[in-house]
Parts: sequence; C-alpha cells; structure tokens
Amino acid sequence: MSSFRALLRADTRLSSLRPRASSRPPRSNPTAIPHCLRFNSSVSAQTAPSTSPESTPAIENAHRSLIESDIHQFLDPEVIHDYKTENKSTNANYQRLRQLSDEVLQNQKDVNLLQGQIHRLRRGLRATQKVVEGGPWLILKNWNFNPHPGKEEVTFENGFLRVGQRKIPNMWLRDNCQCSSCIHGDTKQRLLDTFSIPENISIKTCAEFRTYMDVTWSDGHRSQYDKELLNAAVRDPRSRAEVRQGYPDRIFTWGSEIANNKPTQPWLKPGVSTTTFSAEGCKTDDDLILHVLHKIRRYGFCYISNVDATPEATENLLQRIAFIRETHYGGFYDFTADLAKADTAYTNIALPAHTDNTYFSDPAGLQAFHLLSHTEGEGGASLLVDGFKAAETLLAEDKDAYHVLATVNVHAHASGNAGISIQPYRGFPVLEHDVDTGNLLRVRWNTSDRAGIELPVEDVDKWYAAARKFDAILKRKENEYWEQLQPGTVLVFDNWRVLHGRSEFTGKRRICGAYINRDDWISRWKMLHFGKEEVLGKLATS
Ligand SMILES: C[N+](C)(C)CCCC[C@H](N)C(=O)O
Ligand SMILES: O=C(O)CCC(=O)C(=O)O
Repeated sequence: MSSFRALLRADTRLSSLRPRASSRPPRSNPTAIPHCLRFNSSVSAQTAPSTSPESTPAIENAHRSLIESDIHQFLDPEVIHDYKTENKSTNANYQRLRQLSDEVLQNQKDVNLLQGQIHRLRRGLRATQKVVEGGPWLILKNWNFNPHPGKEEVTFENGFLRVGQRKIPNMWLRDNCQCSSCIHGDTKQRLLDTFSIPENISIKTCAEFRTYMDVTWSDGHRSQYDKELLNAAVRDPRSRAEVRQGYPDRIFTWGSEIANNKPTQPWLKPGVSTTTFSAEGCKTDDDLILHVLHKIRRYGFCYISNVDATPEATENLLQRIAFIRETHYGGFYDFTADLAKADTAYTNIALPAHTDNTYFSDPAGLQAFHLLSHTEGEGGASLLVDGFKAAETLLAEDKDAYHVLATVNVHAHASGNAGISIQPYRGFPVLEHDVDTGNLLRVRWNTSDRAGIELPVEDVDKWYAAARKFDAILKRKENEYWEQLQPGTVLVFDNWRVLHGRSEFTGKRRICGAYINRDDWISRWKMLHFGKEEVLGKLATS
C-alpha cells in the first residue's frame, strides 16, 4: 500500500498541505479542499484529510516524504504543476531571501565599519576641535615621522577594495586612477573628468599582485593601485599631513645657548668643484640646499657661510632654494637706513623681536639677511628668538594665556608707503595650529604692525594680559640669541617660527636678502628630503 494511503488511513491530519491563505482565489468550488490539495476524481472525498489540521514535525516530515514519493498518482497534473511552480517560486523566494539576508548581513558589517569610521572621525574631530578651541596644544618636537608606516592587508570583497577593515569607495578609487589617460604624464594634473564617472561605478574584476591591485571597471577602464597609496588613504589626518607639510624627523627648540651650536652650512663658491667640497658629503648644489633646508626645518634657521659678500652671489644662492617673492618692498632687497621704503626697517632704530609680513594673508615663509657692510658706526646686532620655544614656555606657565593667543584673531597692516594699506583678508591668532596634527604651525607677532583685536572692545584686556606674558617670555635673556652678522655669511630663517630684531645702530649699514614663500620652500624641502616618488605618491591622500 502506498504510504499516502497508509497516511490517510492513519487518519492523521496533514497540516502543511494546507497552503498559506493565498491571494489567488481557488480555481474551482470555493468550499473545496484548498486547491493544492485537490485530488483527482478517483479518490473519494471521505478519505480526504480533514480541513482543520494542526502541524507537527511528524506530519511535516510525512508531508515532505509524500511529496517526494508517490503522491503524484493521486493528484491531478495541474495541482502538481501548481505545487512545483509554487515550490519553485518558493525556492526562488527562498534564494532571494537568502541573498537579501546575506546583503543585510554585509550591510550590517558595512554599517558597523562606518560606525567605527564615524567614531574615529568624531574622535579626530574632537581632538582637532580641542586643539582649535583650547588644547591639548602640541608643540611639535620629536615628530615620530615614520617613512615606512605599517601596511594593512588590501583585499577585494563584495565589489570593493578594502584596506584592513576600511572599505574604499569606488568613486574615490576611480577618480584617483594614476594611469596616463587619467593623469597627465608631465603636468601630473588630472585629465579625467571626475563627474563623468557614473555614480554607480563598480569593479568588474580585480587581480592582486605583490605591490598593487589591478582593477577593471564596469565602464571598461583599467586601473592599478599601489598598495601604499591605498594604505595612505586610511591613515589618520596626522600621518597624512607628514609629507604634505614636509615635517622633519625632529624639531629642536632653542634659547640663547644656540649661539654655541649655530646651524651652519658652508656654501660653494662659483666654479669650485663639488668633488673638492667635503662638508657633510655634499656632492651637488641640491645636496647643499637639502642640508640648509633640513637645518631650517629642524632649528628654524641656518647660516650659509662661504658666500661672496655681494648682492649677486646672495641672490643667486637664494634662488637655488626657490624663486624670490615680490612685495611692495620689491623682490630681492638691498637696504639701508634711508627710509627708501616707509618702514622702520629702513631706519637705524632698534627693532624688537617680531615676525615679518603679519599684514599679509600669507606671510613669507623664509627671510634672508646678508650684512654686506657696516662702516663709520656701531651696533646693529641681530636678534633671533625661537617662537616655538617661547610658545612652549607660555604653554607650560600659563595655559589660559596660551589659549587666548591661540584663539583670538588679531589684524595687522602695512600703510606707510604711498597709496598702500595692506591688510590680511581675516584676523589670525598669534599662535596658529595645524588642524590636521594639532601642532603649533605659525607664530605671528609684530606689535608695530598690529591693527584690530577681534574681541568686543570691553573684553580686550584678556588679550593684552596674555600678550604681555608672551612678550615678557620673548624678552627673557635665556630666550634671546644675539649675533653680529658678518659679510660672507647669509642668515636664512623660518619667518613662521623664528622672530628677528636688531639693536639700534649708527653709521652706514647695508643688508641684502629676500623673502621666499612658505609653500615654495616647503616644496623644495620635501622633494629633496622625501623624494619625488614619495611626495607625488601621496597627493591623492594628503
Ligand atoms: C627690508 N625688508 C624688505 C626685509 C623689510 C621690510 C619691512 C618689514 C616689515 N617691518 C615687517 O615687519 O613685515
Ligand atoms: O636691519 C635688520 O637687521 C633687520 C630689519 C628687519 O627687522 C626687517 O627687515 O624686517
């Protein structure tokens, strides 16, 4: 006897044969047994299972065995067809459900990842906001620049490249293809029209090689991504600023004791063969410039000795660093106390420690002085103060005063020359911090050129009180480094860090030099220090 008959005789009630209420009306008599149970005429109604079943595993197993056994002879083909169709659609639905649940799981993973990223970004933002709004302030000292930071595994999963747990968006990846049709081989500019990339761009294939990933895109384009670039993309803002900002391995802050260990780089006289030049193993001009800029990056200044005491040799030397910046004082300057320009530099009065160009939105990065001559008089000694050292001291002695100088904007002006009154487009704090790293980035201090203080006038006392403390630190003997410049030695210093001044003088005193933009000297420094490959390889991520 077929198992089906046995089952019916056992008078068990077949539950799962009763379909879920279907939106589709039964094809025949509405009171008939649910349509998937409709039997062909040979089977009498009395043997049909009751219509109010309760399910148990035994019944469901029996049902399943029935379906897989000889039920077919009892059901008309149409029912079997419907059942199979339903089964198929059930299977299809089941597969779809599985796929959706896999997607939900993956999306949940992505959500978790994104939540992790958001947490990290919020933490970084909080740290940055704390820096901008009030500490903890960081005076860059032992910059733990690691040219070969750890590398995370790069994988291809569910249509995306991942670095460790971080998913790289395909839009960013495609936009930063480095191939010669996307980036101009000579100018390094992007040729690709970013917004021609479809928003739903996807990766069709991805092959992993030792140092790069080879990707074919849904638009047919093929790209290769260096694993170091991909790793750089997920590093924290501080690490990503290292190469862009040209951070050195170390920064040394100093006081008057620097007089005993003056950072100095002998220069080559024109025509002298570099092979005979033994200092620090320099073999080319670029080697010399690298050593000069490394000292400036570490100490904030460097003397370059062995230079002919002429404006021509001085200008030639400075142009080896980068092009000279033009200002309303001209380009390469050669000045004396004749008020040729309406500024106290063109007088013989003492000048307190200050930074130049506080009236420019972008103060010059480097400033150079080469004393060419001083006759029939005395004085005119040069003063240098390490603004980073003074800031470090203020931070240690009076955090509130530091906070005021780091957050209250101050304006400046240069208005002495006919038809000129230069002011920056906005105010800047005396102590300006790098929003990526939190480190002190720039000191702007010039009490002669200061204009408005960005506080309600009734509140300005708090700024004056803080500034008075900073001024007193700048004027402490242990922080002042005095030097009498000599013809043949050029002083080059970082005008974003080192303050300069001079004592009054008599007689005829002639100084030449130049300004060089911050971005231009940092560019020169990092291309020599890190190298073109490292610098250009980080453009997309810094
Ligand atoms: C001669 N030289 C062009 C270097 C200086 C010009 C005056 C600089 C101005 N006192 C300032 O603090 O920015
Ligand atoms: O004459 C000097 O030694 C320095 C002048 C000065 O401070 C300047 O040119 O900014």
